[in-house]
Amino acid sequence: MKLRVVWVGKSKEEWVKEALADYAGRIRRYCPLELCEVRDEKGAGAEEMRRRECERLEKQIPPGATLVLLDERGRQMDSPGLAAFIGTQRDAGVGELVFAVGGAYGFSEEFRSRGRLLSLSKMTFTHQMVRVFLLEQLYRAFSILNNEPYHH
Ligand SMILES: C[S@@+](CC[C@H](N)C(=O)[O-])C[C@H]1O[C@@H](n2cnc3c(N)ncnc32)[C@H](O)[C@@H]1O
Repeated sequence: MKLRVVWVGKSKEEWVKEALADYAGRIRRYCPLELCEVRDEKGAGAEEMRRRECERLEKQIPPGATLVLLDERGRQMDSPGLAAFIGTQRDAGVGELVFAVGGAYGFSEEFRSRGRLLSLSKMTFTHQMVRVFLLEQLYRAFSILNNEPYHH
């Protein structure tokens, strides 16, 4: 199974880029990982920006992939729960598991209905921070699946 993480807009701050590179390297010890960035939208109303950004995200989702959308209103899980979900997808023969992070204004309502909604917290984080938190949790999930001592 391959992992793909898609997000909207560039990762601007150096600390974000460094953390993403670090966790991406760790995840790739377990599983092929692709990080995809789509252009963010500027200068339109919030709804129109969400619609255009979600159209771009949609193009990054291969047919047959399982899609998880990061959304503060989604379902919360603990880290072993996320590990179990990833293990189930892998064991069911899913070819590609895609996680999507929205832009500054989130997802369109239409796109929100495209996949499972996963919340990292009831709090709202920046779209930049969520990338880092998500990659750390994916790395943690693989360490749990492999019975390694990172998670305790
Ligand atoms: C600034 S937030 C957008 C907030 C917007 N009010 C919404 O309802 O989506 C930008 C993106 O970060 C991600 N995000 C922010 N907080 C999150 C959380 N607690 N759990 C999961 N994803 C979150 C989501 O993908 C969201 O689309």
